[in-house]
Amino acid sequence: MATSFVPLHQINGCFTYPRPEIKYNRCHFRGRGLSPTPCPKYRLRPTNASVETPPFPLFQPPPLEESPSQLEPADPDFYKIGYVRSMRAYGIDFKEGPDGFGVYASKDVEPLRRARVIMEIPLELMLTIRQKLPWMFFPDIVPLGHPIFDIINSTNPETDWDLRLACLLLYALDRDDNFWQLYGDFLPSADECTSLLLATEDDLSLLQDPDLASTMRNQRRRALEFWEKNWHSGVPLKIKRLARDPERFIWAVSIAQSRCINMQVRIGALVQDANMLIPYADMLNHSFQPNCFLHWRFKDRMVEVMINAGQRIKKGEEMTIDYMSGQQNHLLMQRYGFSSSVNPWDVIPFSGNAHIHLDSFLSVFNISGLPGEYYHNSQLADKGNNFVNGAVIAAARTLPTWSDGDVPPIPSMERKAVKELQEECQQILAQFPTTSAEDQKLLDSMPEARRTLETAIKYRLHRKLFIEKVIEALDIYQECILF
Ligand SMILES: C[S@@+](CC[C@H](N)C(=O)[O-])C[C@H]1O[C@@H](n2cnc3c(N)ncnc32)[C@H](O)[C@@H]1O
Repeated sequence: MATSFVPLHQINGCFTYPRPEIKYNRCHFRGRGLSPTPCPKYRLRPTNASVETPPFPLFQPPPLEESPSQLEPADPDFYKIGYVRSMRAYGIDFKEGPDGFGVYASKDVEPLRRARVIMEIPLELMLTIRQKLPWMFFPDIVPLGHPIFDIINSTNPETDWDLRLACLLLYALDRDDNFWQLYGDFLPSADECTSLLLATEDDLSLLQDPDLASTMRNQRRRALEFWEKNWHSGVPLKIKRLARDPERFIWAVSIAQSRCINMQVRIGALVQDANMLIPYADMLNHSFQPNCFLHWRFKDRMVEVMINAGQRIKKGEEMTIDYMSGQQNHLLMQRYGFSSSVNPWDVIPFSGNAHIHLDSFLSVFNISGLPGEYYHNSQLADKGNNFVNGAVIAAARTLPTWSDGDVPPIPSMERKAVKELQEECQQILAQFPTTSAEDQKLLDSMPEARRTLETAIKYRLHRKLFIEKVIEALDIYQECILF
């Protein structure tokens, strides 16, 4: 992330699209959309307090008035919802770096007790489809009788979420008055997208993972078959032009897969599991130690991107979320087209009988907690040691271990187990046709490589770097346990 960035928008404050035209004819009726548990202080405004223009500064509650008619003022949110139907961003910049667009802090963030909002994206800017029947999407942009409705309707809401979202996206991109026609300019093109759905057969063979390659071939075939079934020569032009060739449809599925957020949203009394394309929030890159998260603010029907409570962020640092907690690299590759050498959830399929002592291994690296929430205490790390990273956390999870009450480890037994485990790691490494050094050299030799080719080589490199790190961690463990 250290290379020079090309700033896209300088958003500090408010960027709006589309700017809603709000008319304030009446403000004192009580209708749907008010808070289900009205605040006793603010409910209905006095009937004689007619308001033609916004009565109060933005986000400030109306002053409490003595009400001669015993009526209470409406909840201030009633006014607020009229103002907030636009995207807002606070204290962030969107910039382009080596992993495409990302979101960066435009000023220092001091740790706060409560999570802090950095983006607000209202429902009407998103493309969403419900996961269960009776399915529906929002905003309701498809006119009655449009054939894309029947195509979407022919899919399985629970399993075909990506095909469904791809159809909706293609339709939105085609609609003149739709926000996504503008936003589409900022989405990665087929050349920029890292999704393996767009990979060539050569790219897939470079993964050095036949299972992942075969999964991606099947996924691509599924998308192609769907396109062939629904974009046959007899379809009306309004369908045909959405994806004139299969590559366009596969690009749309890649966008849907790599940018969709699954969220439970509540709208009124209805709670639904939705697949959502959320503009602007979909520019957040992934981290295994994210500083932000997404939150559905049901009262305003918007998604908030929030900084974790207690998080300190320096100006220029990247804001990130966790896309898929607890997933190995091959799953991140399947859906998003990237991997990491420090994925704390990666696994090595050890098959021998060797085990090391769990508590000793954890204490050597100052790791505490339960496996699902291992935490590395870097304050305790000696000699300014930066050795522990996500890969060592993954090692603690994936190495075969034993623990038996207070029974202490016997150093000679531990040393034997370490040797066996390291040998098994070496055997796994030897099965790859190239070494990590060769992979790195190959990457360095082609700085202009296609994204999917680069992604494939990085994946196999990350796998090897992880296994090498485990071997190193076992070395350090062995040295420490002998004293
Ligand atoms: C939701 S988008 C994030 C915005 C994206 N960077 C862009 O340019 O539009 C997800 C895509 O970003 C990239 N990405 C996100 N997090 C990443 C990471 N930690 N490392 C590498 N690539 C990442 C991958 O290409 C992924 O498919």
